Amino acid sequence: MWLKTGPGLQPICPIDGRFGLHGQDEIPLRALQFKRGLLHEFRKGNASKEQIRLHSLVQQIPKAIIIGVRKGGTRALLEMLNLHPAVVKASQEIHFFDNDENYAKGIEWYRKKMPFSYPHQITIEKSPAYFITEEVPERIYKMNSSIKLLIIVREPTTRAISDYTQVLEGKERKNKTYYKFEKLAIDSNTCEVNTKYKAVRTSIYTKHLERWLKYFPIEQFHIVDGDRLITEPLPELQLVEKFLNLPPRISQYNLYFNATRGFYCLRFNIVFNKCLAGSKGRIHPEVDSSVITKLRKFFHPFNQKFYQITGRTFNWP
Ligand SMILES: Nc1ncnc2c1ncn2[C@@H]1O[C@H](COP(=O)(O)OS(=O)(=O)O)[C@@H](OP(=O)(O)O)[C@H]1O
Repeated sequence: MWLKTGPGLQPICPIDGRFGLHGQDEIPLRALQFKRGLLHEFRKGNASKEQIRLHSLVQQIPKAIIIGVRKGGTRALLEMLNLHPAVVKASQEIHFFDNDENYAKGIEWYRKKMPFSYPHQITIEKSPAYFITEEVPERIYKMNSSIKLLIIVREPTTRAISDYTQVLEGKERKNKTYYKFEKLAIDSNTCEVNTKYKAVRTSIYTKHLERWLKYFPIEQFHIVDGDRLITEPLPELQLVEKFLNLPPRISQYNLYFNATRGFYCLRFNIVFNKCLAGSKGRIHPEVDSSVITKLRKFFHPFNQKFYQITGRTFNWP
């Protein structure tokens, strides 16, 4: 049975059997349902590898990786890119390149962590720790020196506060007390920015990027504006489609603003839509304005360098 879809309706991801507003194609509905069922049976151990092979489903090493930045909007970016029919996401953070134990398990272990996809599709994973972990650029280079690398950044001070907020929430969940952001971010002896504080260090984007540039040319990176992805996601996603050499398929239909959440959510089809989990979009604690000013002044020269290297300028204060 073939399903003649409505105006502009076609499968977004045949494996999941999702549909979106993207074209006018006819699609073999039964074939999609069959493959979906087959995958389900395979996961349960009832379908053979041979059956999976017959339907050309493979687990592929990522052709693009979202390497960071933590709290930059990496989850939103991955989920939104997954709306594209040619993209398949690895749902979990794999932490292959930053975790020595995982890395020692070898590349086949990594591949087997990937979702099934059709050969023409590209697999994308995200592990924000990659961006700041010393060993990662060399390890990724050894796997694929021409891989495409995505970095999503936010205004550095906001990102640092977001980072702090996540840790604070974890402490509070365990009924533990924690320092105020101001105490961690400012060295009480010198009254200067505490560069030993990880949330501060992670926001010095240029320092981390420079390490990556020892292995990969700047053309292999694409910088996503994480602040704009929050307020106006489509143009940012269209830039990524271009960078990945994908035909433009994500449309405004796939993204709708949810006033309750205060964020854009994802629409796959007329029945299936989803917002990101509540752990995304936490309310940040109020931070002393003099500390914010100090941090912004501190990040300023690093930001300038980052703009220079990447060729992408942000309106960060
Ligand atoms: N559409 C949508 N929905 C919800 N949240 C969104 C969205 N787009 C971007 N963001 C922002 O993503 C921030 C979390 O970033 P990450 O996913 O990179 O966090 S993590 O490093 O994986 O923990 C998270 O940061 P906080 O607001 O500070 O919690 C969000 O602001």
